Parts: sequence; structure tokens; C-alpha cells
Amino acid sequence: MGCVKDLAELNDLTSIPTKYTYFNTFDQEDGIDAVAAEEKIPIIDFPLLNSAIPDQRAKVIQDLGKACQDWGFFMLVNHGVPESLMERMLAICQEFFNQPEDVKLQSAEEHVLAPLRYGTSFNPSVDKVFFWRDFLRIWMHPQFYSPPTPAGFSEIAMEYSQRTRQVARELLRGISQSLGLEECYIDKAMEMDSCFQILVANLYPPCPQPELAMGFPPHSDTGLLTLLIQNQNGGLQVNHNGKWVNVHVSSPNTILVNVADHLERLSNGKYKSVLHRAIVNNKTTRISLAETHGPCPDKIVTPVAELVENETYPAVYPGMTYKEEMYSRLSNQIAGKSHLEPLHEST
Ligand SMILES: O=C(O)CCC(=O)C(=O)O
Ligand SMILES: [Fe+2]
Repeated sequence: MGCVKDLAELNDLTSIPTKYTYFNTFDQEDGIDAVAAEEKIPIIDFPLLNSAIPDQRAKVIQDLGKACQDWGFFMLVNHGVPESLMERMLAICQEFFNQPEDVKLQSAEEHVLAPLRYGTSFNPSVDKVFFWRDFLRIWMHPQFYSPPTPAGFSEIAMEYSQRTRQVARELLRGISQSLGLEECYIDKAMEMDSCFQILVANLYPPCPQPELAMGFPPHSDTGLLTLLIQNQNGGLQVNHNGKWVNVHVSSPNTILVNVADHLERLSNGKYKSVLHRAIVNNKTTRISLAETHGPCPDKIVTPVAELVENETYPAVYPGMTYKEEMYSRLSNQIAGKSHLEPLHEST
């Protein structure tokens, strides 16, 4: 199956093939419309997590906990990852997608959990509708992989992965404290020295009928936290109190962060793994880089005992390691938060 980029570049493409028609097929009542962010998406000022002023630190930890609880999503500013590095990372990913299809296909492993995987849609062998998206998926930690081309990819991606991993681990320290746990609790319990970090570069080419197509359908992410950057404003929508909210950043130097399934589980459901989706437009190519920061691949994740009081959250889990759960998720269709359910209900 060809990539969406080549399809979108056909000169006379004025309508999308039926296989890509999402909005006439699903989600009719849900629609593409979203409310503007008059709903205030929380903003976290990263350096305050290490402020020397105890009150300031306490306040930001409280804000962080509230953002994870009420939204499962926040915008991170002053995170210390150089803007130039973020730009170089976005540019080299764009360069990857600009290569001829046969070159990209050298990174197209069949196995869904291959360390390096180029593809289109989500999982075309099971997708009922195809998504307006090409992707490159790379393991960055504990082992680092990189596509052989374009030149320079590996150096930039290595630096980007290290810098963002530091940010994610620091956030998890704040999140631990916000849950009333020791600062290093999550880091230790999830064995973050060997954390499973995966980068997904999503490419959404311009689409002649954006009102019918879907870039990335509603889903929550596996892992603890997802860090996302993008080459342009707009496209990501998060679900808040049952409504889709457009995510617009006021500065490009912002990292979008969402709570993922395993942090929801770890927190015994207190923090919400947010449903989100990516819509497409008819003018420009959007690239987003979503990085999953998960526990050690061999970890079996269950709620923190100290946080389980009254069985508010289902205590039954598949008993699978994080890596096995990842495999199960990627082998199936992507849909909502099925991943959080017990195994017998998850497919
Ligand atoms: O492109 C986006 O904004 C969302 C991507 C996403 O949700 C993902 O890769 O998991
Ligand atoms: Fe996602």
C-alpha cells in the first residue's frame, strides 16, 4: 500500500479515495468540529519544579497534579530543550519523508514491534478506514536505533532523545510528589534507567477533503508520558469533559505533554490518560513528533499499592509486561482506551 504523501502529491487529486473516508463512516455525531481553547489548557513552567523557593515548588507540583487529574494534558514551557534542536529534529524527519518511497521502505519492517518501522495509516492490515498519515517509528531507549538515511539523522535524534528523556524523568519526579509519593518513587519503580522510549514521527500531508479524512483517530497513548512537538500550530485535539478542544500554543518553543495509559494505571485512575486525535488540513504538511516515555520494557505495571484505597479502579490487568502490552496494542486497530481494559475485553 502506497504512502499518503505520494497520493497527496498527485496533481489532479481533488477528492480522497473512499478507503480514507472517516467522517462519513464513523463518529458522525462526534464531527470534526472542536471548541476553541477558551477552555484554558494548563501551562507548566518547567524550571519551577526545581525552584529554590519551597512555596513556588509546592505550587507548581500542585498545578502539575491538577493538570494530570483534570486534563491529562498540559503545555510545558521553559523546558530547556534548545529550540534549534527541536527545529533540526523536525527538519530531519521531514527529510526522511521526502526521500523516494523505495529508500523509506528500507525501514519498513513488517513486525509491529520492529525497532525501526516506516508505514502509513495505523496498521493497514487491520484498519477498516485508512488514516491520512505516514509515520516513522523508532526505538530510542534502552537501545537507540536510527534509519540509515538521511545523513545526520542519528546524531540529531540521539541528542533530542537524551534531552527529552531528561525532561520526562524530571516531570515524573514532580508527578510522584504530586501523588504524595517520594520524588524518585516512579523513577525507581518503573526502572527508568532502562525506560522504553519510542519516537513516532507523524506526517500529515495536505488533504483535498480534510472534513472527511482523519489524521490520527481518537486514542490514548501507552506509556507514562508522551512529549509532542510539531512544525505548525493546530491539528491536535484533546478530549476534555467530552468535547474536542483545539490545542493552540502561544509559543513554538512549547512541548505538549499528555498522561498515558500506564501512568493512569499507576496512579490508580487518579491521573487521566487523555483521549486525543489529529485532524488534517488542505493547505500545509503537518509533522508531529510524539515520544512515548514508558517504563522498562519488562515491567508489569499495576497501581501503586499506597494509592489503592477502595477499589475505585479495576484491579484486574492482563499481567503482561509493558513490551507485551505494546505489541498487543500495535497489532490491533487503534480505538479509544481499550488498552486499559482487562485482556479478555481488549480486542
Ligand atoms: O499528531 C498529533 O498531534 C498526535 C499524534 C499522536 O497522538 C501520536 O502519535 O500518538
Ligand atoms: Fe497519541
